[in-house]
Amino acid sequence: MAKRIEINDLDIYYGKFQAVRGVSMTIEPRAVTAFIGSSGCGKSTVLRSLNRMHEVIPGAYVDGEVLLDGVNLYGPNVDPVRVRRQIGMVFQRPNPFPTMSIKENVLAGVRLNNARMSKSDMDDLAEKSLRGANLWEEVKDRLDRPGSGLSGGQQQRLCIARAIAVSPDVILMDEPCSALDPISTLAIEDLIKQLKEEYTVVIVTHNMQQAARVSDTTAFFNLKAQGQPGELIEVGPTEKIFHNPDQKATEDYITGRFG
Ligand SMILES: Nc1ncnc2c1ncn2[C@@H]1O[C@H](COP(=O)(O)OP(=O)(O)OP(=O)(O)O)[C@@H](O)[C@H]1O
Repeated sequence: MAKRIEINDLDIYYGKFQAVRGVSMTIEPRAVTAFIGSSGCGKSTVLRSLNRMHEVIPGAYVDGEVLLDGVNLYGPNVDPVRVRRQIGMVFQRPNPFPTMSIKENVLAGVRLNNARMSKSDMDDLAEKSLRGANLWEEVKDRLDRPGSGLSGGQQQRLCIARAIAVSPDVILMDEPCSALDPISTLAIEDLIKQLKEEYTVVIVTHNMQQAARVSDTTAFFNLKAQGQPGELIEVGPTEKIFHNPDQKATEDYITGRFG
């Protein structure tokens, strides 16, 4: 079930180093939000703070709020493991578990959470998740073969199937196409557009055409100066950010004058 994320005055640190300052924005459900901006401005850092993955790095912490349908994910008594289950992540490089079969890969997260599911329910869930990731037709005859035997683009869709198998509220994607060829990239972009019918989707991308193609909302991050923390400069409908942004820095970035 898609949920709304509200970020309130978020500061993000790696030990003493402040990587991101003062981010506030709302991420709407059943929509794709793209994070764009030059290298090092904190896009991935903000993304990882949305499912509490940031803090797995020793010394890393955040200050501020991230609300999921009104519940502060950084509140007391919130279990970060549960948060990561509700808010799934797909990474830059497809990372299927190499020794597991295609089916086992899809069900890996579900098995951790729900060991008592029957075999037929597991099979049904594997099929539904693979269909949801537009991969079923390509793998239905080899579900017991290793996931690592698939092409890069298929592996990335397998990782998306694994992410949706646990019925998350949000799917975070950190440059999910950067290791893929153009055809596989288009397949993932089509999938992203489908996923937003059911989920809240956030994608970090360096590819501005991709942000323009797949996202409803775009958030532009930037560094005011080298060594300064990254900041959210402007967020709005993708159409507006790309054609009529309010900030000069956004326009300069979009038109390729820097970054
Ligand atoms: N594990 C880490 N430890 C210390 N500093 C880090 C770590 N990861 C990132 N940083 C720093 O935090 C800042 C933001 O990095 P981040 O990777 O979030 O930027 P980004 O906008 O996603 O960059 P890119 O587009 O190059 O992936 C950078 O100054 C980076 O060097």
